[in-house]
Amino acid sequence: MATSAFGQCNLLPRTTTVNPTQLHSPLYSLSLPFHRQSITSSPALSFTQSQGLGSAIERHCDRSDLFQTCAVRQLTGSVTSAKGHRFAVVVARFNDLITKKLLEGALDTFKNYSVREEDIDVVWVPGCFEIGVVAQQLGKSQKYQAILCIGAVIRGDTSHYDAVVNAATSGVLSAGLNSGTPCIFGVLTCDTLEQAFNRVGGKAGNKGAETALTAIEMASLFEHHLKA
Ligand SMILES: Nc1c(NC[C@H](O)[C@H](O)[C@H](O)CO)[nH]c(=O)[nH]c1=O
Ligand SMILES: CC(=O)[C@@H](O)COP(=O)(O)O
Repeated sequence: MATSAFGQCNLLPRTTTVNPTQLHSPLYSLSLPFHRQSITSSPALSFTQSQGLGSAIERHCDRSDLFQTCAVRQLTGSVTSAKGHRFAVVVARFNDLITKKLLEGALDTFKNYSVREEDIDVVWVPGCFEIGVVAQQLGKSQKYQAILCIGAVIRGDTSHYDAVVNAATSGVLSAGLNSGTPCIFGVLTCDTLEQAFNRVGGKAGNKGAETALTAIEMASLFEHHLKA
């Protein structure tokens, strides 16, 4: 939100450069309501990573370069605190060297966002193929605000990889659609074990931590704006 001559409203520069990794930060979720949409860019109005969006608008933007969304209601999930929300995590045991680290990252994020341990249930399944059916059942129980689905599929010699990836992807998607509870896709699909390790605390961060934040945002969005 930014204050303009029109009062409190959402002002977005048409030309903002956003680093995708920032889109998961609390700052962006709060101040950039439709961050999942594409935002066109031009160098003229880019802003540095250390600046908040609000200050960037105040400092750099000519008002003619902003589009007004005052009359448009924009709904977004908050990630300031997830206290009181309940989450289930479905974790595949297959490749558990990797999935245990994804789970650790997710649990760390939940803790950092004030989710209480007693509000988290972790359900282990044999492999990614089994995630969907379990996520759907958990979602339908209405006990959780979001279900985080964690697994790791690593390519072998045959087409088995594609079968498992497709099953995991459509299973998690169907679980969310059929249950009405957000089911978050935290499944790594890697060509090599090295790629997987890079994504569980290596040079590509921890994807479990990132997807937990997505679960928090979706839980908030549903809880505050999309309740049936
Ligand atoms: N190859 C991988 C599997 N395969 C196992 C299946 O997910 C499933 O458990 C089995 O086919 C019985 O239905 N699972 C993974 O999670 N990751 C893999 O790389
Ligand atoms: C998911 C896979 O690709 C793997 O576990 C199966 O390996 P392979 O294709 O060599 O049988």
